[in-house]
Amino acid sequence: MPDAVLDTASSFLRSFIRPARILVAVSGGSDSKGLLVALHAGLQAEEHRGLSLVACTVDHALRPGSASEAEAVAAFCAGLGVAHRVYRWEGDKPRSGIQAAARTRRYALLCEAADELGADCIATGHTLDDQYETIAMRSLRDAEGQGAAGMAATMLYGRRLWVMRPFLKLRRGDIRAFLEARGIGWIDDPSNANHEFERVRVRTRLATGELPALSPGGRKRAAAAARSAAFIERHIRVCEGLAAEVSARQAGNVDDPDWRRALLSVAAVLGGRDHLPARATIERLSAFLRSGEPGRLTAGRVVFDRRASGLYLYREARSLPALAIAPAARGVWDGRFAVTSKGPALTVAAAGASGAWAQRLIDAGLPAGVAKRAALVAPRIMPADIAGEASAEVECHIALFDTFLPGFDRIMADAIAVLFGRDRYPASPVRDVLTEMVG
Ligand SMILES: Nc1ncnc2c1ncn2[C@@H]1O[C@H](COP(=O)(O)OP(=O)(O)OP(=O)(O)O)[C@@H](O)[C@H]1O
Repeated sequence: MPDAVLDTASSFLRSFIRPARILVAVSGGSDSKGLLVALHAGLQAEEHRGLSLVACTVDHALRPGSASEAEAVAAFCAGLGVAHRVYRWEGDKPRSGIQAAARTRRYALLCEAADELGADCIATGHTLDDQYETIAMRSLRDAEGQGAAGMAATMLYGRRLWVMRPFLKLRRGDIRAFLEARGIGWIDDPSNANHEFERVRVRTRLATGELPALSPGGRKRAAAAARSAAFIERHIRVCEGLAAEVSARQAGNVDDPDWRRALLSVAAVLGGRDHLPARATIERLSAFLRSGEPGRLTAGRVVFDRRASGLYLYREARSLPALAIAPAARGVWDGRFAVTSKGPALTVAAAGASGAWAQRLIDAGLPAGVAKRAALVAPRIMPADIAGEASAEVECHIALFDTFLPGFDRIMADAIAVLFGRDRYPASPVRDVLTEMVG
């Protein structure tokens, strides 16, 4: 009898377009254990040249027993002959937002494990059940372009490691049946029954109620992102990573969702934000842009400055932080600029009224009034020690995509990277919806 779990694992392995060592993120729960077992079986059953597996368990150290559970996964991996590491979340844990903090830390630790084990990509055990929960949770929020959208099958983490979710179309029940048929057990995380967590409440509701409609597939979303990318290339110019310029005619075209997403994405990057504004803010902004009236409106930390000559976007000159950077270290200032010290310790703050920055922006062709305002939010890099000399490498940071980039947004993310003077993002190691679109 064909087995959906094994078939899914095998077609995932066949989708690789280059050799890879895959780090399987195994919590010890049914989904990730099923993924490990199925990928291992797939590699045994068929030759997949250049592919191999390693595994990692993150011990969040949030409850007693987590260390021994991680050790149980280690023993299971040893039985399969798969190299495995346990990475422990050391130090103080936040009191609120623990799940989000655990997720952030987990990805950072998985990335470290991938480096240590020489892995090129990560595979996680997310299932269709997780997808339903994510869609239900996101539809409660009201963010543009993300509302009803689910998780992507692939995601680039930290600009360099692709995270893949091969089981995203499988139901958890099928994976459990697959493990049960092989006499393999799994760990049930007690926090999965803790109703203080939104995901748990949503899961309980979905178990008895109606499932949410699945969002458009990756292909549709990639096509929309490609249309947004074309808009960006044609209509948006960014100067010094500080200000964007759009022709007056294009500016009012906010009823086109692909253009709106393009404009909002570029605005998010200029504002140092990793998300688009909420729907109410977008509606306010759309009304302003549609009116065609000159004037200024601030949305999501960004000033939309509409003049007869065009629409200009730049970060508002409020709540600008100061950042200390240790010798030879790297830091991200205001979510907008990555600064690496090439020598002594540094301090980064806003330039304030800086004639030099304003002149650079005027030379780039911006109106003097816009240049003066945008220069206020440029970075000023100073040595922490007055006597020292600042030596630094500065690069634009793209908060919207530099930590998590959904696979289907890559074409748009690349267009934005180019606008901000950066290299394109690396392509995924598997054949995906973009392979035929961008090669
Ligand atoms: N402690 C862990 N150690 C290793 N991998 C883990 C751990 N916890 C979760 N994972 C990986 O992440 C997958 C999804 O787990 P879970 O649904 O708990 O995470 P999530 O926080 O909802 O995921 P996401 O990172 O997409 O938000 C698991 O199938 C597994 O591959």
